[in-house]
Amino acid sequence: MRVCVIGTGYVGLVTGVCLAHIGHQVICVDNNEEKVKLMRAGQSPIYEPGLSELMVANMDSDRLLFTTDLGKGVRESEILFIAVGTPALEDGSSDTRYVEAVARSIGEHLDEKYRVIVNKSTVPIGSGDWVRMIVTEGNEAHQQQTGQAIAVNFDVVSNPEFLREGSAVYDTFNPDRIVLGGNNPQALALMRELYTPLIERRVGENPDLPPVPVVMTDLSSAEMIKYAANAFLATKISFINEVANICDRVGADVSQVAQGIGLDSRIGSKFLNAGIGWGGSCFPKDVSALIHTAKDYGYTTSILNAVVEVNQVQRLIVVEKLQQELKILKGKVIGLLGLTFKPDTDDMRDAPALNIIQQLNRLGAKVKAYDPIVSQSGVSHGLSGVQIESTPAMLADQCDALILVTEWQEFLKLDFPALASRMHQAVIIDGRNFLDKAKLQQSGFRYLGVGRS
Ligand SMILES: NC(=O)C1=CN([C@@H]2O[C@H](COP(=O)(O)OP(=O)(O)OC[C@H]3O[C@@H](n4cnc5c(N)ncnc54)[C@H](O)[C@@H]3O)[C@@H](O)[C@H]2O)C=CC1
Ligand SMILES: O=C(O)[C@H]1O[C@H](OP(=O)(O)OP(=O)(O)OC[C@H]2O[C@@H](n3ccc(=O)[nH]c3=O)[C@H](O)[C@@H]2O)[C@H](O)[C@@H](O)[C@@H]1O
Repeated sequence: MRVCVIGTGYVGLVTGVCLAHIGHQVICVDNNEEKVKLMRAGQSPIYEPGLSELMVANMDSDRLLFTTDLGKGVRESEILFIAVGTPALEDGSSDTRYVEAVARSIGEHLDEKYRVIVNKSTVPIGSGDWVRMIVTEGNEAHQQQTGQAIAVNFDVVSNPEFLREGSAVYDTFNPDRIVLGGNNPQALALMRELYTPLIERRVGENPDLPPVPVVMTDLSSAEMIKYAANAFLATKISFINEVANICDRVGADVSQVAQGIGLDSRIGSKFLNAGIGWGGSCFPKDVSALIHTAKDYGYTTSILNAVVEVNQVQRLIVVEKLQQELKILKGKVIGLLGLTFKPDTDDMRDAPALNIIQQLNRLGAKVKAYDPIVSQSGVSHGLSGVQIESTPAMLADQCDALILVTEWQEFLKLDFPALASRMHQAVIIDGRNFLDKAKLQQSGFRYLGVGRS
């Protein structure tokens, strides 16, 4: 099938590359010329394991091309994905201006051929009908300008995305479910056909499993599924963090508690890692957007408000622990192991590290950091108040304490005795309960985790 994906970020690029890989003809459109130039040269503008190789292979097979020309993408495709960003506005609501701009441009380029316009971006409930309206407006404006009368024929489908950064390619090929929301069976049937190789597990790593469940809903329910899924996962993390804070006080170990409750199949063991809380480009903005939507309808989201509040406190829990340990932070040198909001990504959007750096600076500490991706990239990522070091050893030099912020696998293999010997004081706060406490203690570190002290 002929597909156009508009927006080549974490979602759009992965979607475009993976759809090409399962045999579709894909045009990826982005209005950022630099990005398009980079992708045409076979380079991925984002760090995502396995993505570059897959991208180049599908470009070489002529199934994937990149352009800034949205008109070309619309004219030459039957399915048009909108995959642009929907960041949070000041008031917590979703900024849909990029979706609006794309929907209007699609409208300007539509002809009589039938198209399915797919909302892949996470958009507020009700956006399906709104996109239909904007596309129609764009088309009418174009008709007025050109004097041409075109009978456009399209449907809008909501197809929320559930991939995680750092395992985006794996998640796309091995989805837990595919959600398709829409009013017209013809559009939903086309979408199901598009995803057939994934549904039948022809490309995933578990070919023997039953087909991937496809959840067919109305537009609003599909949009709500996306918000409810992210809000539930954020709730699960805030819940275990609250339990961790109680564990700290009563002397229990949250890792053992998580194991004990996670084995109950009604609870499940995933997303029970306590630490410095959730961040990234989606949980914070999506939980805020859902709270905002509820507010628009006069409803107060007591649970979700608490989920956010717990997370705000949790981000700074490592600084509190440092204060208890070192007493005064003014004039101290603190080293952060990791900066990104999770491992295997270069994404710094709403990373807890940003709050930790700010708070440490406010308390008069000097902050250094080493991150496997950020340290190598040479890009500032908008960071300030932190000195980026190029090796863990350089990070440890003269430090009064280390804080593990991101659980990169390579941190498990660090030479901790060597690091301890370079530090003023060998204190480590494990913000992700990731390191081997006994090994750290043997290496001469005073070790403090979250909920397992
Ligand atoms: N990042 C993630 O892991 C996930 C994101 N989502 C949702 O997917 C959507 C996209 O998110 P990301 O991929 O992270 O965003 P992103 O910010 O990484 O990428 C958006 C891309 O859209 C391009 N763009 C903006 N306006 C455009 C226009 N008028 N024409 C063409 N291209 C345009 C930008 O240049 C950029 O390359 C958001 O709604 C997000 O909530 C959903 C699931 C996972
Ligand atoms: O809508 C989105 O953008 C995506 O948001 C999350 O994916 P992502 O943000 O990439 O990463 P996660 O692995 O979910 O982690 C999110 C945050 O929660 C934190 N986390 C996660 C799990 C856990 O047990 N504890 C915990 O603190 C991570 O450190 C990270 O800061 C969801 O997992 C995806 O399903 C969804 O598509």
